[in-house]
Amino acid sequence: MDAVNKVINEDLQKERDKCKFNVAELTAFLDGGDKFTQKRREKENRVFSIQGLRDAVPDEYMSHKERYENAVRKAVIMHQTLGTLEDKTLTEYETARLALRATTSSAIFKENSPLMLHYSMFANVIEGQGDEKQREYWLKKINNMEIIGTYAQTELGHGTFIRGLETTAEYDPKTEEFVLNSPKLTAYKWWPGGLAHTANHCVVMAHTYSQGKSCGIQPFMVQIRDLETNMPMKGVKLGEIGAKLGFNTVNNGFLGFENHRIPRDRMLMKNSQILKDGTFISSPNSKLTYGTMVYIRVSILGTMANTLGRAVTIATRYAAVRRQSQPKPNEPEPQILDYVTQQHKLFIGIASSHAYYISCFWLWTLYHRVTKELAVGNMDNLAELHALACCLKATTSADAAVLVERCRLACGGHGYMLSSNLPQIYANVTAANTYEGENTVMLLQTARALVKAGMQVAQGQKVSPSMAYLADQSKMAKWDSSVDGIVKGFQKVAAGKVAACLASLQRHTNNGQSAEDAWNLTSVQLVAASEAHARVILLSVFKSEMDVQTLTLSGETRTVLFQLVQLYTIYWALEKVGDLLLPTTTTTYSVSICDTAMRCDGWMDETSLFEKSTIQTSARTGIAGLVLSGLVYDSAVYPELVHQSLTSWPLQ
Ligand SMILES: CCCCCCCC/C=C\CCCCCCCCCCCC(=O)SCCNC(=O)CCNC(=O)[C@H](O)C(C)(C)COP(=O)(O)OP(=O)(O)OC[C@H]1O[C@@H](n2cnc3c(N)ncnc32)[C@H](O)[C@@H]1OP(=O)(O)O
Ligand SMILES: Cc1cc2nc3c(=O)[nH]c(=O)nc-3n(C[C@H](O)[C@H](O)[C@H](O)COP(=O)(O)OP(=O)(O)OC[C@H]3O[C@@H](n4cnc5c(N)ncnc54)[C@H](O)[C@@H]3O)c2cc1C
Repeated sequence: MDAVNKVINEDLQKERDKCKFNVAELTAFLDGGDKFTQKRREKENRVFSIQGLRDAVPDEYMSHKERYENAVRKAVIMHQTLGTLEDKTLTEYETARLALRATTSSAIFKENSPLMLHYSMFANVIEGQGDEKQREYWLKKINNMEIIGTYAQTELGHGTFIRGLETTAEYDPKTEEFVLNSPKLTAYKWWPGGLAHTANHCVVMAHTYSQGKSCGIQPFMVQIRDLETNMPMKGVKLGEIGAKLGFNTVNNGFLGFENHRIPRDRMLMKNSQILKDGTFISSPNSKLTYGTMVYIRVSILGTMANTLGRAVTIATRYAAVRRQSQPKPNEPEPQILDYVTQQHKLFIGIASSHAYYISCFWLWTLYHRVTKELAVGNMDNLAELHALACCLKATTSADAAVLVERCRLACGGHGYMLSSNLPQIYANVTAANTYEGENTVMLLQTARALVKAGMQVAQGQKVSPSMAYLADQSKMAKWDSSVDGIVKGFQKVAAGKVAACLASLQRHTNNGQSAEDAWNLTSVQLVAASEAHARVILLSVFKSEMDVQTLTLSGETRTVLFQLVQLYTIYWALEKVGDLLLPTTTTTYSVSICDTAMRCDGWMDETSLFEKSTIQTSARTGIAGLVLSGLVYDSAVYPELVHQSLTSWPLQ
């Protein structure tokens, strides 16, 4: 086996030899510096050299129970190994970045670790929601694995709607305890990773009552299993929820309570408190309880970068070694990588993975700034962080799922084999469309902020920096196919969609609908506006961060990184060409669209991308030709792709 591994496929080697940039330099750039590449490699080499972490039998040939036990066995080895490699000299940012870039866990667990929630949400919720004493007490135990935990929020009846949670925690001042109950089946916690058999503690989000009054949803540290026997504690009912598309080694479980009592100090009291006598002291902002979700939503951008990066690496390598068909007689079958359609499928995956890394690091920086501000009672930027985290989590996970599936298809029949690992990678990414805030719901959260900002702009008020473009009333005199020009075009599209939403909300309320019904009737447009805003952020952050961060890199590496920026931007311009053209088309065309699904009447006049004179004097195909020819001639990166889109363009 080792001898086979050492022989590198000739075609693959040929492709590697063609590389025009310094791979080590690009790697260090993504890792955050040479020092970190070295640390990452050290970690990976150590983990991958452990024989016990290799599966004797492929996962898919094991029973469900065997798979779980195998995952627990490996999780223990991983913990012991990684514990010895921990570097206490690193900052929190550096540690997080290293954790994100290291591929150890995804290489060892095809369907993730049963300790996934312990490391991610459980540890973070204590950090973010516990008071000083609680943090000191619990974090030590968590880091030493004296306890194993998870995050239990979702219930059978409610996942998205947290305020609808039915698990109750009622304070009893006589015993200074909380009494936990699941009043009905729909109140059972449902989904938490590791809950089925692995965790012995969890943070439970419960509707809290004291002195007969509701104190909202609060987090509680609850011991659910005996540390010696691993049997459920008195008044605790536990089990596994069953087989899933993926995540089968994550051990997702259910949890119900029947008069289960916990001491008062098990309520995590950083933000809200219940005093011994039952007096409730409310958090300065009820949304602080949701802080852990914001943290994970930020991390998901990085997870998508990693996961998509793995899929597109597998598929691109395969495309280099796979030969198929014979377009030219008497010549060998070409590598499928040479087919432009294959490049079209794969290269956008490479560009997107880089765009997500860069956006994750950018958002992470904002997250830390806002966390520091919150620590001193400044909530000014919380809403902006939340709005960004929601739409970026949703858009990157949705795109990553499409692109991973494309990688799978790009490998033909072999991509359908579990041995390609692409089906499992797909199952992992598509899960992120649902967990940590279902994507449509997340986009609607950002839409709330966009609608508010739109109204503020209309009243001449200042809005948050990421939405400031909504206030820019200038028109684009002509199409500008530079990256900055396309970003500007996307800003106009997003602003147009927000304006259309405002008009629609207004129209529905004028027609006598309630605000809630008007929102629901406008929600397809609201989701579209939110996605458009996410595109503005992803495109502009990718470009502006690259402008700054690549200054010290060699010319070759900068060139290839900017080709990715250009490809990413042009790809999305072509994907959304309808949106970019919509304001430029004739009134007849826009009306026919508006009258059907989009109902965006009213926005042509107000938010046209081009000057009015251009619209009036340009025929529909003339404008289309102008835009597309701009892309054709200015796109050095991907002329074939643009040419293809041109030839299949329906408006010609
Ligand atoms: C270099 C750095 C890299 C970083 C990497 C770190 C390294 C780590 C490496 C790897 C980590 C891997 C991580 C991946 C592992 C992931 C595993 C996770 C498994 C899944 C776990 C789960 O799914 S847990 C359950 C998650 N559940 C949800 O997300 C539920 C979603 N629902 C909600 O959030 C809410 O119910 C809602 C937002 C949809 C609605 O809330 P509510 O009804 O209360 O609010 P309103 O709609 O009435 O809004 C009121 C008001 O509040 C605002 N708001 C809502 N939420 C927030 C918030 N979180 N923060 C701030 N503000 C919020 C809302 O917008 C409204 O504002 P208005 O001003 O009134 O409009
Ligand atoms: C792999 C995986 C791991 C998970 N791990 C955990 C965990 O460790 N801990 C935990 O607590 N939870 C966990 N979850 C649960 C997860 O957080 C929820 O599934 C998620 O929040 C969505 O909630 P739901 O399943 O109730 O979907 P629902 O909210 O019922 O959504 C169903 C549909 O209704 C739509 N919808 C719902 N509300 C609205 C609305 N207001 N407006 C418009 N449309 C709406 C949605 O868009 C969606 O199409 C996990 C889930 C998965 C898939």
